[in-house]
Amino acid sequence: MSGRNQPSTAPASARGEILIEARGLSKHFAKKGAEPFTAVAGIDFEVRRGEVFGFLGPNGAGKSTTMRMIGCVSPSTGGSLRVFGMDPAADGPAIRARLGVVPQEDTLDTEMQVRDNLHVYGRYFGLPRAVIRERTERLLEFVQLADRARDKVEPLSGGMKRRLTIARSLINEPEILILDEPTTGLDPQARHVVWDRLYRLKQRGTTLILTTHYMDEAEQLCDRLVVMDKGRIAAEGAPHELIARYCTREVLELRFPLDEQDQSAQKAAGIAQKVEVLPDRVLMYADDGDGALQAVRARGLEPLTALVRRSTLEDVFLTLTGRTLVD
Ligand SMILES: Nc1ncnc2c1ncn2[C@@H]1O[C@H](COP(=O)(O)OP(=O)(O)OP(=O)(O)O)[C@@H](O)[C@H]1O
Repeated sequence: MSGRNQPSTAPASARGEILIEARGLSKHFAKKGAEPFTAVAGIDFEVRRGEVFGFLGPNGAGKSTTMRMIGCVSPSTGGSLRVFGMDPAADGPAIRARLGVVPQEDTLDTEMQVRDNLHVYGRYFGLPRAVIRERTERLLEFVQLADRARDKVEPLSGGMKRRLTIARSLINEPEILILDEPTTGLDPQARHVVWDRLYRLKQRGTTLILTTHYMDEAEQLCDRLVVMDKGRIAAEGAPHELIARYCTREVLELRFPLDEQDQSAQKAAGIAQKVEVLPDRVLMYADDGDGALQAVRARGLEPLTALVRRSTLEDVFLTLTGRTLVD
């Protein structure tokens, strides 16, 4: 039996059944009088039951387009995609019934009461009224909006609206929850509350697929992720694996007077495994950041500020693409 050959350290999600499988998946948009624009350029990935799978990348990388293909709202134009073993082109309604979707833009009915937004969604899925009522109560409790159930949506804060959208997406008890940039535009505290709810869902074993350009979000929540750039997958793995594969253990961040940056970086050549000169700072990739800083100073360089930190997914992205993730 193949299952016996699995390494014992593999997380449960790594052994789960494949729920989504993409092979050479592409999306081209026709452009009048021009070559078609390729938003997704032949990507391969799979998502297993119970895992939190992330698409990390900058604006325009093709993350939302991929989500929309999985959500059966935008047909692929090349390659193959199976969701629950079914084809989105032929089995859209059957797939959608088992998915929950939190789109990038809130699509709540702001004139309605909070709970009615869930009721309408429940009816869309053909659920009995008693089931809708029971789930609405439970879900509003879960997203900490029970006390706002009878309020109109409009005056709610951005974070509350996002949580309501998450509650709404769960009304059909989906097997997979798709979240397109669930925390974009929220202030840090509101982001934290949303993360916390997503983390609860993860603990309950809900399969989550999310896109984000926040590396800390991806690092904390995702079991596995792909780094997307310009419609392609640049790397795939668990966050810690990607960091270990593409980066040194630590990064030394140095700030010099801006007109001395390039010259200072040149003087520091050879100290670190790799040096990146950004518009406002110099990054030196070294397993021992403090040692690198000592070596920098030994060469007579005096940075305005120096910070040693561990490598992050942001560094992975920079290493892979030569660009920063969030400008
Ligand atoms: N309907 C469309 N017609 C033409 N081009 C499109 C369409 N939808 C998306 N694109 C283009 O495809 C590319 C990928 O867009 P997509 O929204 O998937 O990126 P993203 O990674 O989700 O970025 P963002 O964080 O901005 O949502 C972009 O250049 C975008 O302008």
